[in-house]
Amino acid sequence: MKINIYSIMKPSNDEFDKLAKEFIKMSLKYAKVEIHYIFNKKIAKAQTLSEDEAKKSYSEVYEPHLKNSSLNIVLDVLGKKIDSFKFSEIFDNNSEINFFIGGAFGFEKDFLNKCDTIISLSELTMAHKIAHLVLIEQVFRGLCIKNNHPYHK
Ligand SMILES: C[S@@+](CC[C@H](N)C(=O)[O-])C[C@H]1O[C@@H](n2cnc3c(N)ncnc32)[C@H](O)[C@@H]1O
Repeated sequence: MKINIYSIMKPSNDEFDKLAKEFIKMSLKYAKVEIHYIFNKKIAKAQTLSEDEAKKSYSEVYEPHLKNSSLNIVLDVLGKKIDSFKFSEIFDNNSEINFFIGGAFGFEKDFLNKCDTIISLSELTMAHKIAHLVLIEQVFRGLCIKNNHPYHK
């Protein structure tokens, strides 16, 4: 199984990143998990644009990564709220899963509609760096649930 995590951010070497890398390393026992940091000229420019224009830029950089053959999951505070067991069901019968985390302004409705599922991690809005880390921990937790690893006990 391949799990792609797409984040609109620059890779860094801070404490968040170190913790994220630890969870990814542990997850690799169960699946090929890869973080794709998306930060190009378009995203850098988006910081100077209006909210609508910035959201359009996020859609433009993410759309090439939407694949019909994959399960495309977008993270949004208003998405479906599920517990960790339900979350782990994502890993049933899907050979490739893409997770998309938004930039500072979140997503255009159009991009949300192009994905298969919209998931909320909480009713609280988090900085994307925090949402990124929470997602990565839940991916590891979900893989542990599916593989009877005691991490979730
Ligand atoms: C700073 S937040 C965007 C806030 C934006 N004002 C909004 O309402 O979407 C950046 C990204 O982090 C993710 N995120 C933050 N909090 C979340 C939550 N509670 N559930 C799911 N995703 C969340 C989403 O992908 C979001 O687009």
